[in-house]
Amino acid sequence: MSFRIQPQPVARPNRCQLFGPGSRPAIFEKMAGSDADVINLDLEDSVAPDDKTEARKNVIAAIGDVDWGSKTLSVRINGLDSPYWYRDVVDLLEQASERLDQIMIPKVGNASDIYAVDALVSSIEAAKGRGKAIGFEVIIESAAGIAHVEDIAAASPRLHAMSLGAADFAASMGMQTTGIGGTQENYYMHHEGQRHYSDPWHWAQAAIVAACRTHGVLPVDGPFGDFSDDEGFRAQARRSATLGMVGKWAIHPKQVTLANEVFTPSEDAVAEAREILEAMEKAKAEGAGATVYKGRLVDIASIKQAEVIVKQAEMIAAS
Ligand SMILES: CC(=O)SCCNC(=O)CCNC(=O)[C@H](O)C(C)(C)COP(=O)(O)OP(=O)(O)OC[C@H]1O[C@@H](n2cnc3c(N)ncnc32)[C@H](O)[C@@H]1OP(=O)(O)O
Ligand SMILES: O=CC(=O)O
Ligand SMILES: [Mg+2]
Repeated sequence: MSFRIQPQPVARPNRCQLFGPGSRPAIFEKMAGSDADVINLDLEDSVAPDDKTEARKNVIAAIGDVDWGSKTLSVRINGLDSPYWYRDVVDLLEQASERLDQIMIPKVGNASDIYAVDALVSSIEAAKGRGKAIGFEVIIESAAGIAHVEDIAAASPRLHAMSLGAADFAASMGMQTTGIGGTQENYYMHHEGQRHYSDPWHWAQAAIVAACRTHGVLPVDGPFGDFSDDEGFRAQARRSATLGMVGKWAIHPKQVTLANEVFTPSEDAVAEAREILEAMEKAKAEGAGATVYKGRLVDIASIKQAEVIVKQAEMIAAS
């Protein structure tokens, strides 16, 4: 038990984050026209070293020039282990329009990484008189990141979202795979001649969700590399949603619809949640803390579970 009230994350739809390389400005309008809730213009790993400067210029121009509608607009800067990140932050904060909502910090290893970026951003915001405080999102994609995940989640009031980056995470952990997320061929139990596949991402996702929920940050599932495998994407996304994550990245436009479908509570789920709330209202009026709904126990905890689904649906409908 704790007397602390669990803080609420920022109330915004975050079902799908669509990525695109900053070095490919021809797709920016297409990204803006997509159904993704969040747009991530990338300066990091989808941009070749020789293209970093040009990509930064493209992104800064597009932030002001493209109509991003009501989407959350985020730019993934380069990692703190690179020679590019400080220039990304300085140029974005000095030159980009106030339409920019957020910067994404990749490969965070500890809370000091966030502190360093926060110090730089805070100084530039004050110097330039920027009216809107930039939010942060981070990627947990290293052994150090997952080891320090709770400190990272608590590192700054700017922090709105945290993603699991399966590709770099696998590399950092020394995992024997080149697949980005999803089922891993060799991660199975063997029983009576059958393979039963397990989920190697589960423990990291659960750690991220717990850290995020403790500190009022949105937990997000990262990329699923095989964009020809819709069912694989759906299965990964459904597991993430079941664990408490609010959305997933799309690394190809065809994944946007899939993510939106999974992370929008279905009409049936919302109807059932509302019925549970009604059943509990009736039980409370009769002085009971528990009752039976469709042959199963519902009690005061069920109210909170049902409210998660109803609030998600209402927030999405209102956006
Ligand atoms: C591990 C990580 O760090 S993941 C995050 C970083 N990675 C990224 O940002 C990669 C993002 N994705 C991409 O760059 C591209 O989608 C690729 C390289 C995977 C595939 O690109 P393409 O070969 O052009 O894909 P494809 O031919 O299927 O594109 C179909 C249409 O979608 C458009 N499109 C492709 N990618 C995107 C995108 N990310 N956003 C919006 N539209 C896109 C194409 O321009 C094309 O449009 P058209 O029909 O009008 O011609
Ligand atoms: O940046 C994302 C990843 O999977 O790595
Ligand atoms: Mg990565």
